[in-house]
Amino acid sequence: MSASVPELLFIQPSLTLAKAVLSLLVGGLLLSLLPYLFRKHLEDKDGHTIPPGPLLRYACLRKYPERTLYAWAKKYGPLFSVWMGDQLFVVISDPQVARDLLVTNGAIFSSRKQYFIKNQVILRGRAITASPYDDKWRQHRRIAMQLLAPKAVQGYAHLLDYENRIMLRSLFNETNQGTLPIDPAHYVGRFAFNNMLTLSFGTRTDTATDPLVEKAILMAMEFMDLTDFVEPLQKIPTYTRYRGYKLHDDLVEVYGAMILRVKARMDAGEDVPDCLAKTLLEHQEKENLDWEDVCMLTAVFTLGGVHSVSGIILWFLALIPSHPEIQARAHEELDRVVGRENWPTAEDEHHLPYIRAIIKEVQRVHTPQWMATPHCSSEDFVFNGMYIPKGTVLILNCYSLHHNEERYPDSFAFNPDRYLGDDLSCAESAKLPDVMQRDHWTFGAGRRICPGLAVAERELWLAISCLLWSFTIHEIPGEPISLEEYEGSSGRTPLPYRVKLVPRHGHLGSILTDEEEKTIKF
Ligand code: HEM
Repeated sequence: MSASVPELLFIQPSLTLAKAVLSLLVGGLLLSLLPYLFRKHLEDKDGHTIPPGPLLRYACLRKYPERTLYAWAKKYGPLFSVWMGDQLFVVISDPQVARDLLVTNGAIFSSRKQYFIKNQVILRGRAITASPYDDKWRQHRRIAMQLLAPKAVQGYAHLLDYENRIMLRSLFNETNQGTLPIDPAHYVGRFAFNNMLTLSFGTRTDTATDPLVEKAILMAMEFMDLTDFVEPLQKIPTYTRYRGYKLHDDLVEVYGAMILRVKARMDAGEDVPDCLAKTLLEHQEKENLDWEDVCMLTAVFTLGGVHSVSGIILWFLALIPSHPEIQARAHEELDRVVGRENWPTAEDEHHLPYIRAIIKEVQRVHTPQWMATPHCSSEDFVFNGMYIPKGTVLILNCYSLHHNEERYPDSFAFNPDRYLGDDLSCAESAKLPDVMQRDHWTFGAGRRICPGLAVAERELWLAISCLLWSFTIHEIPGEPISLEEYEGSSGRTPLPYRVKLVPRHGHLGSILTDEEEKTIKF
């Protein structure tokens, strides 16, 4: 039934009023939201303002955020700021600025923000990497360095060497002596994982099919994927938060069980090999370490030391087929210096400058963590007239640093020649007084620089020099390998791919099958 004219006259004004009220409400709401959409202006008492940056605030950045940060650095300069929700981020894109802030002023810029899913939900503020810059962090890092310092690495270098040979043998066997194509990810992942198992628990997986390999690789991948920069999102039960809790529980379940096994063996008076779990159990009372400390410290070796190492080896295998001339030069150097009868060893490293240069260049071009691990400032600071308030998160954008044309001319090209003549290890290079001479920033900077650097360098040397010594690496026709896309957000590995590994020596099989897989009682 339709309304009569007097009724319409009555309804019309109330409708207009309702519309006006609604418009006012929507307008008011939009106005109140404005400060949350646009960047906040901050200045200190002397009028110094925060570094320049984009006008809007962000909840997240697009896929491959390092590229957005690289474009912003070109627009806003070597130190710019961006608001992620209500958190201020400052992005470092220049080597001198990185040195000035993270090294020279390391006392102020070496903490970690506490609210990220990674740091609170998964690692519970522990595991070295998630600790604020305090005595607990110093204590945990000191304990870990007992196994990670270069001298300690020397003591177990033969075990890394053994795992490397096992990896090569698996690749040789699984490819039916180089006749079948292979996705190397599982075998390379197992190499890195077994090294960390040896360090953490004095054990290893003794078959490539051990389900623990896949489980550990998935947990490390999940860890790399769970990055959350916006604080309020933590308070709502998102799927990401659920995954964070689940990962924490999985880590305690898997690695906690391993620690208990080490403890049972120690209690039974068995001769347990030196490892992180043994060290932690021996000193648990004296160092006042709780169960979560012990679990998270052992877990971080596999979280920090598996995908990073295997990622670089996988990037190497992905890119080298498209550089046959570089591969041929590497083979020539190996044949000339090492010959075909013996493996390249750690002692050969300084006589193989081209192989060293290839490894450094892979690390520059395919850094596993383009944005390193964010640092956090623990005091207000003014840098070159720009205000960096306490609690700011600092990102070292290695993507920008590694594409600095002054330091690396033609920076997007893969060119190992740029490292010829660089005889320093990454750790030595990070200490050079002239920061423009530093090889690359793959291991971060300042007081939080990766403590696993020495062991990682040794693993990379062994794996890449021996892969080159053993095989000629080819792409499979019709299966192009993407060097642009990748998996993971805080750590990156290439998308799955296959290659052909053609043995370079007729006797490779006999050399590789010399060694039997060891089963370590655990
Ligand atoms: C190629 C391999 C590796 C790469 C590229 C890498 C990279 C990094 C980076 C970028 C950081 C952050 C540094 C910073 O905050 O400035 C870091 C920290 C860390 N890494 Fe590594 N890493 C590697 C291997 C390892 C290994 C093998 C281990 C363990 C055995 C390890 C354990 C850690 C730990 C515990 C931290 C936290 C340090 C702290 O907050 O004080 N990493 N790593």
